[in-house]
Amino acid sequence: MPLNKEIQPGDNDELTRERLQATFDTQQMAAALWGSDLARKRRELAKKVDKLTVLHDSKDMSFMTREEKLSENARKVVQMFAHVADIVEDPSDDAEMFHLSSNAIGHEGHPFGVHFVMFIPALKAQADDEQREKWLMPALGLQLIGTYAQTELGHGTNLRALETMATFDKATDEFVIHTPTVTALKWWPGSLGKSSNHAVVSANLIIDGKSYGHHNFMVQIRDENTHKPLKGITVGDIGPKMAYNASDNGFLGFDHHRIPRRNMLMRHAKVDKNGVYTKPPHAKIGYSAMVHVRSVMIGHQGMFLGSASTIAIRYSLVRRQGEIKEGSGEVKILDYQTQQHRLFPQLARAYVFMFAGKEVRELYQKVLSDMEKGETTLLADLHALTSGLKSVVTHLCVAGMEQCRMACGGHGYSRASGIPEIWGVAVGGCTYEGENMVMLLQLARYLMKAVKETKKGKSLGRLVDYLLLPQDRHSLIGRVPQGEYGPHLAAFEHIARRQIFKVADELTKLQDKGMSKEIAWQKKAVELQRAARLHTRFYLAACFHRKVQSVVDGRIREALADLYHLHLNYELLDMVNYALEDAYLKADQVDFIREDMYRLLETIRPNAISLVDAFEFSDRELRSVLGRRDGHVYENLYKWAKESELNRADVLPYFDKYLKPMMLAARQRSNI
Ligand SMILES: CC/C=C\C/C=C\C/C=C\C/C=C\C=C\C(=O)SCCNC(=O)CCNC(=O)[C@H](O)C(C)(C)COP(=O)(O)OP(=O)(O)OC[C@H]1O[C@@H](n2cnc3c(N)ncnc32)[C@H](O)[C@@H]1OP(=O)(O)O
Ligand SMILES: Cc1cc2nc3c(=O)[nH]c(=O)nc-3n(C[C@H](O)[C@H](O)[C@H](O)COP(=O)(O)OP(=O)(O)OC[C@H]3O[C@@H](n4cnc5c(N)ncnc54)[C@H](O)[C@@H]3O)c2cc1C
Repeated sequence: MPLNKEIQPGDNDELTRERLQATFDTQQMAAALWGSDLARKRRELAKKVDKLTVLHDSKDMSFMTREEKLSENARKVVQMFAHVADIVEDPSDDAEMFHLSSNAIGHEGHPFGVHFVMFIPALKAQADDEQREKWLMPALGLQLIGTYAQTELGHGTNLRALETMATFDKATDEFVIHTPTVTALKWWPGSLGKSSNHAVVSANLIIDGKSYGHHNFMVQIRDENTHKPLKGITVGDIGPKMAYNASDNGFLGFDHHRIPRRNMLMRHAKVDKNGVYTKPPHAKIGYSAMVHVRSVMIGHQGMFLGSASTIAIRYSLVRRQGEIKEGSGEVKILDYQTQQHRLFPQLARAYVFMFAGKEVRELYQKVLSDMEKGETTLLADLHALTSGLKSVVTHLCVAGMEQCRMACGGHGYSRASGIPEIWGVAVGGCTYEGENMVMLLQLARYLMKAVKETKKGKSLGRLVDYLLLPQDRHSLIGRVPQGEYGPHLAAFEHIARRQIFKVADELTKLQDKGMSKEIAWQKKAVELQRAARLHTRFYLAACFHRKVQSVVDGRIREALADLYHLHLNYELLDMVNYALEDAYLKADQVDFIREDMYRLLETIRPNAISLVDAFEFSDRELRSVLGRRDGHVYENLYKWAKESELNRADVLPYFDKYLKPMMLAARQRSNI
C-alpha cells in the first residue's frame, strides 16, 4: 500500500521532494500521536471548518486592537457553538472540542475559555446532584458564562492567605461574600473582566466567627439580561498581557454581597442551615479544578511546541542561506547540523509531551471516578505527577519554542511566523495553575515522603517504586552493543534516584544538627526542586519508551525510536553534570552519547517534514505564514505585511504632526 505523504497540487517543489523521502505513513504517525480516533476526527473537523466561512478569522488578529480581538472571538465562539453538531461527533468530548476551538478560534482566548476548562470541571467535581442540576446543566447548555475566581491581587500561590470572606448568616440562611482589602480583590480570572456572568469564587468560610479555610461558592456577578454588575459587585478587565489578549482576565470585588447558603459547592464539604460544618473526605478535594487543568496542560503544551516545531522545520526546508560547499549553491538551512540540533530535540519533546499528556489524562479520569465514590487514595499521586509535569513541560516548551523562533532568523521575530503568540500563551503556563517553582516543591515533598517509605522497605506507588532499586556505580552506555538504549534510560533513573536520596540525606543531616524541618527545607530548596525536575524528566523518558514499545507498525516504530533515542541523548547531555558528579558516566561515554546524537540528527533529517506533517495542523490552526503546508512563504509574507494597519495610507498623521515641523524647524535653523 502506498504511504500517505501529504502531497498536494500547488505545493512548493522543495517540500514535495522532502515529503517523498519519508520512511513512514504520516496518517499512521498521526494516529500514534493523537490516537487513531482523535486523529480522524481532527482531520474531518478541519475540513468542515475550512468550508464554514463564518468560522474564519475576519482578518489576521495581529492587526486588531484588544476590543476587536474580544469581539472577533466572541463572534466565532458563538458561530462555533451554533454549528457544533455539524462539525464534531461528540460535543461532550473535551479533546475534540479543543481541536475545534484551536482551528476556528486559535489560542488567544475567548469568552468561554475558563468556562470549559475550570468552571464546568469545578461543578462536575464539587457540586452536589441538586447543584449540578441547577448550574451544570445551564452551563453546559450555554445559558450562562462562568469563570473560576480564586487568585487575588495579594495572593495566588499561598491559598491559605486568601482574604475574600464568606460569612454564614444563620438568620437569613445566606453567605455574605466580602472583599475586606484591596489585596483581596480577585485578580486574573480568565473571561471575568467583560464576559462572564457567573463565577466559582474561592472564599474563607466563616461560621460563628471561626474560619474553616477557603471553599468554593457559586456567585452570579452580572445581570443575565443587561450584563451590568449586580449590586455590591465591582468587576473589570486587568489590562493587556504578554499574549492571550483576546481573553479579558479580570478583577472582582464584593461589598457584603449576599448569596444563598446552598451556593456553597457541597458535594464534599457541607454547611447545614444550623451552621454545622461537615469536612470533605480529603482536605484538598476542593483543588480538583486546578488538578484538571494541570492534567490537560501537558498535552496542550506539547501541541504548542509541536506547532512551533512545525513552523520552524517547514520554514527551514524552504529557506536557503549560505553554502556548505563553496560553489555548489545555497543550502536549505535545515541542512546545517546546528539547525538540526536546534530543532529536532524540540520536535522529540513535543512528541513525548503529547504522549505524557495522554497518560496523565487517563490517571486523572481514574481519580475523578474514584472521587465520585469518595475514594481519594490516588489524589496525592496525581497531584505530585501533574505538579512535576506541569512545571517541567511548560519550562521545556517555552525554551524549545524560543529555539524554534531563533531558528527562523528575522522572520521568526515577526508575528507572521505565528510563534510569538503561541510562545506568549505557552509561557503563561509556567505561571498559571501554580507557579512552576512552587509546584516542583510540591512534588519534592512527595518524593521526600517516598524516601522515608523506602527506608522502611515500602513504596508509595508505581511512580516512585524505582527508589527501592539499588544504585549501579557505573553506566553501561557505550559498553553494550550499539543500538541498545536500556542503559540510557537507566542513566535517567540513576540521576533522579541519586539526587532524591542525596537531598533527603542532606535534609536529615541538617535536622540532626538541630535545624527545624522548615529551615532545613529552605536551605535545600534549590536542590529539592532539582530532584523534582530529574524525577519528572525520568518519567518523561520512560513514557517515551513505553510508547515506542507499544507501536505495532514497524516503520512507525522505527521513526519514533529515532526520535526517542535522540531525546535520550540530548536530555542526558543537558543534565550530564549530575552523572559526572559521581563518575557514573566517564568522559568517553559522554563523547559516545554526543556522537550518537549527531548520527541521529542525520538519520532523522529525511523524515523531518513528515514528522511535523504528522501533527496534521491545518494552516488555519497554525496561523503562520512561515509554517504554511504548501511552503509558499515569501509571496505570502509580502501579502501579510501589506495588511499592516500602518499601510492604510502612504503618509500617516504623525508625520505632519511631529516629524515634519521638527525637520522644517531644523532646516530653518541651519539656514540662519
Ligand atoms: C488548559 C489550558 C490550555 C490551553 C489554553 C491556553 C491558554 C489558557 C490560559 C489560561 C489558563 C486558564 C486558567 C488558569 C487558571 C488558574 O490559574 S486558577 C488558579 C490556580 N492557582 C494555583 O494553582 C495556586 C497554587 N497553589 C496551590 O495549589 C497551593 O497553595 C499549594 C502550593 C499546593 C499549597 O496548598 P496549601 O497551602 O493548601 O497546602 P498545605 O495546607 O500546606 O498542604 C499541603 C499538602 O496538601 C497537598 N496538596 C496540595 N494540593 C493538592 C492537590 N491539588 N491534591 C492533593 N493534595 C494536594 C500537598 O501535597 C501537601 O500534602 P502533604 O505533603 O501530605 O502535607
Ligand atoms: C494567563 C493567566 C491566566 C490566569 N487565570 C486564572 C484564573 O482563571 N483564575 C484564577 O484564579 N487565577 C488565574 N491566574 C492566576 C495564577 O494562577 C497565579 O498567578 C499563579 O498561581 C501564581 O501565583 P502568584 O501570581 O501569586 O505568584 P507568586 O506566588 O507571587 O509568585 C512570585 C514568585 O514567588 C515565588 N514563590 C511564591 N511562593 C513560594 C513558595 N512557597 N516557595 C518558593 N517560592 C515561592 C514563585 O516561585 C515566583 O517566583 C492566571 C494567571 C495567568 C498568568
